[in-house]
Amino acid sequence: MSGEHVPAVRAAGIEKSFGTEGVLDGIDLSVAGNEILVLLGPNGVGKTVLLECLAGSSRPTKGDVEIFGRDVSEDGGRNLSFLLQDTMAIETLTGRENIDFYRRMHPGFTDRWEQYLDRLDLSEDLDKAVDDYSAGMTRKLELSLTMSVDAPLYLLDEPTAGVDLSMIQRFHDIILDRYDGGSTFVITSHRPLDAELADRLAFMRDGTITAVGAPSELMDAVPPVIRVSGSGAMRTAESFVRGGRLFRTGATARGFLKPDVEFEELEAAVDTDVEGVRIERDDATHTDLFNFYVHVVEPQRTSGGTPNDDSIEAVVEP
Ligand SMILES: Nc1ncnc2c1ncn2[C@@H]1O[C@H](COP(=O)(O)OP(=O)(O)OP(=O)(O)O)[C@@H](O)[C@H]1O
Repeated sequence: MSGEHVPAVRAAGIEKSFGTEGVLDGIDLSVAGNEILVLLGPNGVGKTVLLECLAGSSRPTKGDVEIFGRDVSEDGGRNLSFLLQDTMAIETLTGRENIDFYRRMHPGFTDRWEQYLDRLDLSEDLDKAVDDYSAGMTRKLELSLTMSVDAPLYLLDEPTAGVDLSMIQRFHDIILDRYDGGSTFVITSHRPLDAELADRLAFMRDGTITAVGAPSELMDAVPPVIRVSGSGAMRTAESFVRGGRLFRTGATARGFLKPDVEFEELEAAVDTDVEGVRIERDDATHTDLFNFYVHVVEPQRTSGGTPNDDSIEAVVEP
């Protein structure tokens, strides 16, 4: 981080409703110059809506957004490049025609797209219509378009959605190129793997931010993780874990020990002589981090609420 005093992004008291549906419910966020903030949250929590408010393309119902110290409406998008979800590439045009279109639209458009498409193995498909691209190919084109614009601030809405695991590092490398050039990023995702990019992580739940901090700090604050297999053992473990919730990954389930519970108490309560039953401690992964801050930590305004009884959730490892 460069330590600049004026934040690249400052959002204060952001609320956003559509008719009677409240989506954002008091978001405060500050992103420093040359910082990567990764905003994680489940489907439909309001990540895209928040990014649109930060970009000035949607007006909050309440609250203010400043970009580099000026109201976002005054900035007029000059200082940012925004990767939208599924709405950037024009499907009836080829990849190359899309590039020409964006080049004409953005004064800050550079020739970097050439090396990006090469790195993402898309150069040979440039003369195909985007209509014939797969979802991942379209995402490669859209990332290349967004990152070819010279901007001090990039807002990226789920840049790695639909991208296979072998490509994710290349997406990250392209983002890190601009970061090394001094740019600031706000990146939304529900892929725990994208947390690896972050200087700071922010987690969203129920229209608010439940936690924000450096990944190592947030990781240190995660309670001891337990891993359990066997359906009877899982049921027993539910009363020993935070929020009564276990998260399934294949045949095992993971949870977070309650503060007043020792692992040995749980171990003693589970009959480990039964075939297929195992219970052990484990190190926290990025998926655990996501589950803890998104599904277990209650938003402050509802803290003390009753934990959800729907206690075992399927979560796919990245
Ligand atoms: N223009 C709109 N009119 C009405 N409701 C909207 C509009 N845009 C978004 N919403 C609602 O706001 C909520 C949050 O949507 P949003 O797209 O921000 O979620 P998200 O966190 O980005 O989800 P995902 O991870 O699935 O992309 C959803 O319930 C959505 O239906």
